Amino acid sequence: MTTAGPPAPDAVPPIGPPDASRSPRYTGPATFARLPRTEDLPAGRPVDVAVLGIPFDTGVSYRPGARFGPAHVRQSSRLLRPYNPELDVSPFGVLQVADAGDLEVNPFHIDEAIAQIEQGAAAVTADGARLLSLGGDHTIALPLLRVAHRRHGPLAVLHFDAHLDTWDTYFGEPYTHGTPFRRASEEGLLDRDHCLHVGTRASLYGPEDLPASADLGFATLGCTELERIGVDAVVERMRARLGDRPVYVSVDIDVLDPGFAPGTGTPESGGMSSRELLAAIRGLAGLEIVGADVVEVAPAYDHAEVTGIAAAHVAYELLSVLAAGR
Ligand SMILES: N=C(N)NCCCC(=O)O
Ligand SMILES: [Zn+2]
Ligand SMILES: [Zn+2]
Repeated sequence: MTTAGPPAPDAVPPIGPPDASRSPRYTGPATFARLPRTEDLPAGRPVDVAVLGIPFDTGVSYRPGARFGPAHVRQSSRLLRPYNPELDVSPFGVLQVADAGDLEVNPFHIDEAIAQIEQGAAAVTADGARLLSLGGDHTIALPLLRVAHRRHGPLAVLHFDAHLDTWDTYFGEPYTHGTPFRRASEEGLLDRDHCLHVGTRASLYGPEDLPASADLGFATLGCTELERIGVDAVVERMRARLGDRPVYVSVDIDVLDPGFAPGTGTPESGGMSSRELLAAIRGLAGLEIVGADVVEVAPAYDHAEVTGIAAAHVAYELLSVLAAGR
């Protein structure tokens, strides 16, 4: 954050979205939640949280299309209102949130794209802004974790996903959307006693996948267990695992059941409801969240913005949790 503690009484209030009772929501540029673009803020105005699009999907193993995720989530975010009653917070009134646009990354060369994402994310956060990134496939988590680690040290990663994403290689390739958290663990970016997968389910390659993921630092709270214990107990387990560490939250939208999020590249049956996911995220209020992403929205498989709206609400809850921590 660029500013610490509650805003001083004479502090300049953040610039939020236009008043939707005067400016119809379906007008104007599709920035996230109709927020200002970073370049449209008054010169020198610090940004607390930058919403950054990362349209990259060259790392996918199945259906492509997540490169169109950022534009879709922005379009699906027009109906968000300024006040979040569940957390009693107005995220755009407490924090200066702004849309930093899209990074331009090489769609033909994964290694170069990862380097470009790392540089781009570092530039956007250079003045202390935190990042809420909109993917893009899950490959992008690796460079984002590198950037967060450089500033905050080893990270407690909270990973909402149907998949482990701790596999080793695909076709011999180490940088894919199924491998970012193995690479992050190998690179020493993770606090291995404090990472957690939530929402895991579906078929694996073999019985060794789960213990291998545990060796890399991840406890697992899968959908079967989640159904058994309920979301309040899930929140307790999450908070116990994350502790007081710097937390990075990575939300693969396929953690939701395909009924709640059909627009994604590797859908798996038996997932979380959007109500459960939003409640779980709200349960993070008070933790030290240093960065977050929402990935794997692939609009070509979406209907009526169902997935886009779910992702926009996930992003809004993440911003609300950041704001509630102020
Ligand atoms: N990160 C996502 N969404 N999916 C990873 C699935 C990798 C696989 O095909 O095994
Ligand atoms: Zn996934
Ligand atoms: Zn994933």
